[in-house]
Amino acid sequence: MNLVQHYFPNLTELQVKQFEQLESLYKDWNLKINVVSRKDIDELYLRHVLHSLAIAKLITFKPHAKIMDVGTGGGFPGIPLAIMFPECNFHLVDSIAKKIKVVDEVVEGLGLTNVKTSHCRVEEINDTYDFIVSRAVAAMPTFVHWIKGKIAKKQNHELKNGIIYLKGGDLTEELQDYKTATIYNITDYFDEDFYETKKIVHLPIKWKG
Ligand SMILES: C[S@@+](CC[C@H](N)C(=O)[O-])C[C@H]1O[C@@H](n2cnc3c(N)ncnc32)[C@H](O)[C@@H]1O
Repeated sequence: MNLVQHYFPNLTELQVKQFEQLESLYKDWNLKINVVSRKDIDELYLRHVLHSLAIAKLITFKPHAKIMDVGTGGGFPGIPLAIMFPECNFHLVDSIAKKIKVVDEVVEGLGLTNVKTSHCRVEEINDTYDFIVSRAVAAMPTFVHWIKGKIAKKQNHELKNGIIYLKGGDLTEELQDYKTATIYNITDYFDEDFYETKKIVHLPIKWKG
């Protein structure tokens, strides 16, 4: 938790409390339904919470922004971002029921009112969002296909509406067809070795209507 406060020193009391609560909520729920690997649960803040919050270093979502987290699993990056941006609306989607069950329990435990969840494949979602965030779900071509038509036309942020994806390693081949993609190194935000190969990919998606 100190890690989060170190990189985000201006959190409100409520946010500090909610970030602290994550540890016990995930530890408890993970015993019942395994959504975070054993190794990762001991490093929850480094590997999941702060990693998710790298997106908050790239962009400050404005109040009322609509953000979908595709393939949220146990709630990453969606839940840390929903704590960080309480005035934004988050839609967390996963095709596996037990994962959404854990997300629902964590959302309730934290008292978050800005998160809705859906147990379905993202292809079934029929709505539009300023940004679609994700981590570790699908390669970019598949992902872009899935979210077609789901990015809002109206731009409210300096960063163009589109996909914000947490990825690792060498992305040259995967992104070769996406000339408008920008890659940000998470090491520019956080010093820990864990982030050495970790990136954020921003891909603006143009609305074709
Ligand atoms: C490797 S996990 C990543 C979970 C989380 N994003 C994280 O980084 O901890 C991938 C998740 O994507 C979900 N998923 C895969 N394809 C999906 C689809 N088409 N629609 C919704 N969820 C999907 C899976 O059920 C799984 O929970």
